[in-house]
Amino acid sequence: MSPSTLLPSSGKVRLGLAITLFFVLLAALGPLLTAYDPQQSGPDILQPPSGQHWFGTTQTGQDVFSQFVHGARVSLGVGVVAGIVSQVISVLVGMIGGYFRGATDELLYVLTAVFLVVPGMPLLIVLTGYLPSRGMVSVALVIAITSWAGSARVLRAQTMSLRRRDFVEAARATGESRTRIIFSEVMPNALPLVASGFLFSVITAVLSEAGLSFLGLGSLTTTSWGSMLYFAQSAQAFLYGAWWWFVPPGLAIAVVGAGLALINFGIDEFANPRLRTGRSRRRPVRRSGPVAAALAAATTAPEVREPESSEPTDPGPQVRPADVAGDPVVSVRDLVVEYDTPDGRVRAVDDVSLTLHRGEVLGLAGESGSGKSTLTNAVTRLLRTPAEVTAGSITYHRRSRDGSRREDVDLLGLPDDELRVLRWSEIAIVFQSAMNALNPVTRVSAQFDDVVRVHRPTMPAADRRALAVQMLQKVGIEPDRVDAYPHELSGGMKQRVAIAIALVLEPEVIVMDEPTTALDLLVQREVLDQVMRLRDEYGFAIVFTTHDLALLLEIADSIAVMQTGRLVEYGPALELYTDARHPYTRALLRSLADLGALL
Ligand SMILES: Nc1ncnc2c1ncn2[C@@H]1O[C@H](COP(=O)(O)OP(=O)(O)OP(=O)(O)O)[C@@H](O)[C@H]1O
Repeated sequence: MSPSTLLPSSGKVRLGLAITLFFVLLAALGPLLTAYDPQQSGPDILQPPSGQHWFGTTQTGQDVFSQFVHGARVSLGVGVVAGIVSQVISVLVGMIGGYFRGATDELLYVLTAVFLVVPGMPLLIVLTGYLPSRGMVSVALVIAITSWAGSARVLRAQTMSLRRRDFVEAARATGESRTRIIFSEVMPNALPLVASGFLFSVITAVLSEAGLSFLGLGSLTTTSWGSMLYFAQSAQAFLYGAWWWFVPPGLAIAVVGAGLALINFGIDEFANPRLRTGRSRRRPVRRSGPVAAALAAATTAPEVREPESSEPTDPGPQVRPADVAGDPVVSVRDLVVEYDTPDGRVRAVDDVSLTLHRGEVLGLAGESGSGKSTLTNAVTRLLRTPAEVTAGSITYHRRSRDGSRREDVDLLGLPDDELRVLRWSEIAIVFQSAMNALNPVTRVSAQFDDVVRVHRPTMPAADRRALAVQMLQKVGIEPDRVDAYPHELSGGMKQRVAIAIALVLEPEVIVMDEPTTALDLLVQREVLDQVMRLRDEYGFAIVFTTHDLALLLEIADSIAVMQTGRLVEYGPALELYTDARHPYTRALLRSLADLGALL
């Protein structure tokens, strides 16, 4: 990368960086340019700027330039120390509260609110008044303690939004610890806010230090820009016309503040597009692949007599026996999931029974809100409050690799530690859109690592990397992409990476929630072909959720159609296509035929 590409394109930001760099250099090197001690009095009293005293002298003959450059060190030092401490407090309070929620959040929220409502400057004055010693570090700490709350509030809101994103769900599902999720998944995505909060804290601290010193509450034995202003004001420099005494520190405070604010503009411009959650989901897709053609050759599109709304009666669930070879791997029995909402209980999954067999592709279709995600989230145990499983069971039929040992695992009753082990190594997940499911700020290799480290803690780093490369190759991605960031990959590639990560521990079951909806038709086709090839190679079963019934007719062995939480039709895909029995399924098929999606 050439240096020019590292420079921000915005003129405002460049100016901000130049100003900040200038003052940092001034603080670092300025004292080397002057032979005068900033505190040392001299015979030249209240002299205007000259070759000898570049910024003139004070009432006691001290060199103003020397005070200015030494003061820069102190003022900026206080700013940076206070900024760091304040941001550490903000990050801890904001992110822990925003991620953990519950009582911890309430406590931290009240604490933040208290610091927000108490006016900052009076609190600062009171606290400084009680300091045993007024060294600059103590002043910086007091400034930090009074200035963290605003930033903590913003970080809490951001964390609450990030914790719902798919890549955080994915990290939870893979078994990463909560601390790790906060600091390696959520925090890197909130870094622009942390950086901008830091700069804001530095500005506040520089101004607060100046304010405190100007009021005589700072460390008056240390030269800072604030103490220069204090002494200039007490010596009535303004009345004497000694502008050179108060203009440099006053101007410097204003210019440093402006410089940091300009950099903050840049952070906003850089961060906001990246923090957006990606493209809109749910593009309508028309398909006419080989299986659809084969189906079309076998029969014409079914004759649908009436649209669903005018069907007089609901015949109830239409269930036909499965037509697959493998033995059951997941059984859902009489499952009921409800959401407790302010308007009453919503029954999102209503008495559903399904059986997924080894190696089977089970398609879950139905309109938006029909309960598909609630059902799959129940299987993967990713339901969150206010969702509650009120009846039924979900059993995972575990089988050792050689088939010699078998065990039924009650998924709903599984303790958290066992669930963490089972999830991903036996039941993995490909989330709705890889745009969201991959952490945008970590490399592909690290995202593989996150999964493998949890489940294979003893595997050496080199082997983990080799495994990541191997899995990428399996999904048709060049090995050198292992170090890419998600934004360097196309949508199809990202989805392949998500699939490769789901496959890395060779699970028995993969739950795919609309894995290809955001992809265009050709890419979708390639990704699906790849998934089917991998299914043949590894023999895992798939639960494939989509609105797209035509797509399911192509790839699924069995299809379950859901409507308002109920399973209305369930059986082998071909039978469902040729002989749909429920009016809702027939309406769906007819709408596909009308669109020409079924040949
Ligand atoms: N957090 C929630 N609080 C209350 N009700 C919810 C919540 N999440 C889902 N629901 C309700 O549960 C029902 C099923 O929703 P679900 O998301 O499972 O459907 P879906 O078929 O997966 O929809 P989509 O295809 O849009 O994802 C809907 O009526 C929905 O309004």
